[in-house]
Amino acid sequence: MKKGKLLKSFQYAFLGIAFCLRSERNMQIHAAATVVVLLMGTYVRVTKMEWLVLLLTIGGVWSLEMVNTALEKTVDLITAERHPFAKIAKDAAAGAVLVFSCIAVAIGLVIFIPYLW
Ligand SMILES: Nc1ncnc2c1ncn2[C@@H]1O[C@H](COP(=O)(O)OP(=O)(O)OP(=O)(O)O)[C@@H](O)[C@H]1O
Repeated sequence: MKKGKLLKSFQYAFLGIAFCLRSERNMQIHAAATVVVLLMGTYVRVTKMEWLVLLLTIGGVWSLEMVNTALEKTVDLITAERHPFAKIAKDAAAGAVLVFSCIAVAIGLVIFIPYLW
């Protein structure tokens, strides 16, 4: 890939992240939660291994939320009609985000509760 093309692909990826942050309420919630977790992690001085788990979890939630947005937009582009498959696609993607978010909260509790106790 040429240097210009590589730079452009990064630019498009950042535009995608910026769009999700601007327009998706859930993404803004994830961003706020991320700031809180990073501040708390710094404050209580979590271990290197705990940082790795937290960062991986944060990355997973953000990535999954953006894939969810991509899927929602694709479904909306394919059909403006109500369709059971469109509902399944959107609901399953939203379910995937919910599953990972619940796990993320559980991981946060397991890591932070012993420090705050
Ligand atoms: N084309 C569709 N066919 C059937 N069900 C749909 C369709 N689009 C959305 N739904 C259902 O509505 C839920 C919410 O969808 P979505 O988040 O896209 O919001 P919306 O219905 O387009 O309204 P809004 O844009 O105000 O949030 C989906 O999870 C799904 O259950």
